[in-house]
Amino acid sequence: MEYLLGLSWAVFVAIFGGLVGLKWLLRSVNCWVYETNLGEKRFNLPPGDMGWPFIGNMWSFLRAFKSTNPDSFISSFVSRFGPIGLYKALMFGNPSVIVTVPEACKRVLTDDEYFKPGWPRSTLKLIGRKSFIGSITYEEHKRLRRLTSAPVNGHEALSIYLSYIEENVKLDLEKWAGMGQIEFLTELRRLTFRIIMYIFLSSESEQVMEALEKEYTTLNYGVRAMAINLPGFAYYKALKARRNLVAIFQSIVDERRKRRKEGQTTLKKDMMEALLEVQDENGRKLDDEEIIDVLVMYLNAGHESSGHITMWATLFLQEHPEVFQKAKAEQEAVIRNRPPTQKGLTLKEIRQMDYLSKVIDETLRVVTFSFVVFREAKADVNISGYTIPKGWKVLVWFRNVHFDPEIYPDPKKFNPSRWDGLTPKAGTFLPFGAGSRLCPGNDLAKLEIAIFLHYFLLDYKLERQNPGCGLMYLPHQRPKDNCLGKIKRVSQL
Ligand code: HEM
Repeated sequence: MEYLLGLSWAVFVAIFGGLVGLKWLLRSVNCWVYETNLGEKRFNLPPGDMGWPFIGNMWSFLRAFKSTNPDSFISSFVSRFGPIGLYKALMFGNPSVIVTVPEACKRVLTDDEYFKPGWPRSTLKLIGRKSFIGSITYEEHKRLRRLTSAPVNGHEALSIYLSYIEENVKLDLEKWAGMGQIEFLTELRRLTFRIIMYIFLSSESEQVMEALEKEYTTLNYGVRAMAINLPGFAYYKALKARRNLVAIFQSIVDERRKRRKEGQTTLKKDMMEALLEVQDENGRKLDDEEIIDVLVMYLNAGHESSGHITMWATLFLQEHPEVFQKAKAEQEAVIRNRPPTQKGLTLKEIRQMDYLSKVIDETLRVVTFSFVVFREAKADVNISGYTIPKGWKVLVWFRNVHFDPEIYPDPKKFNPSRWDGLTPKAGTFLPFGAGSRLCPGNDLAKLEIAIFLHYFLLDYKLERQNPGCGLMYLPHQRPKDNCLGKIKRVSQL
């Protein structure tokens, strides 16, 4: 009997030992594959863990971001390797360094000599290789960026769109108030999409717009999913959505080229016209693929983010009655202080909305719409004493910076007053990124959000169907029910 017990104990120990050994072996595979060819440099990599063969750390990333605590992904690095702020990992199929602290984030974002865009190949296939995040040269990016950001930045440009945005906000709020139950987020995305369509393509029919917006929703679900190109998977559907988007934009480009050939110059000077006209120093114009990829990227970046942040700002206001009251009082004062003949908002009034701009900044911080951006090291580079090898990806993890309790005490709390007298240090507030890739739509986004909140605060309320509804974090943070509820006019309550 004793012999049998001893034997089964030995078998148990052998199996257990075998499993531990196998785990160690499997967890070491990626280090051998990606680190041994680095020679001496491998001893100077940041600490971290390269995860399982093939999938790397994607399983833990997706598990965390599909749970109620997405931040557990980075916390597991911090608890295992210390609060260093640089961790090696294998993400989206690439050896990578995740950067989570302000100083290092700022360095990566602003150092164009050592870093270039490094988005996963699967993302490039969706957004377009000729878009800003694709394979265009540094100079080409600079040129196209100058051309496309001028119409959405600065006083003069934005004042052209103010009344269009205002009209659409007012009409939509009125319409929603008569609609009963709506998906608030879906409606906001339609609104912000209409605005960016107006800027880029003058206008298209409501039907075309709705079809395009639907394709974008599918596209975005694929952006941060596993790149599995098989029927039923999000990435497969997203690729199909991209093909549909390209086909729609191609027909718009064809139509515009035809009209220009026929000498029809009555069209409004929108961004599409600017893209058709622009030439480089050698007189070369953009081809269809270049124009379409820039459009796919801009129309996507230009509506998803503003739609989501507008929804979150509205929700936070609703959930914090004292903040709501203070913000509403500020908007009432705007109306009180204007000449009685004035119709509608002015840019000057919007700039003076001090408290509302804190509400917006706090929303941008708490939500961090773009929780990570991707770069690639152009050469071996040293940051904080660690080497990031040439060709490795760098994941700049904004979300962690915005939740750092040393910078933002009680970081998960929505508290617009924390911005009283606070000028954030470089690298500590990055909702729009930084450096040469800083979001060119930041002024436009803040304008849209402020106009919406102005009219909402003055006369509306949101009644959610499921106030305790859980959240999704991929591709972007949102309530699972897309914020189902009713918009009600306060004067009619
Ligand atoms: C609240 C709204 C928005 C947020 C939070 C946001 C966030 C960001 C961030 C973080 C980046 C930097 C990406 C990187 O470093 O790689 C970015 C880039 C970009 N954004 Fe926005 N964005 C918003 C609104 C807009 C709007 C309204 C537009 C369109 C007018 C826009 C167009 C772009 C474009 C084209 C880029 C790429 C810039 C480049 O690579 O040079 N964004 N955005």
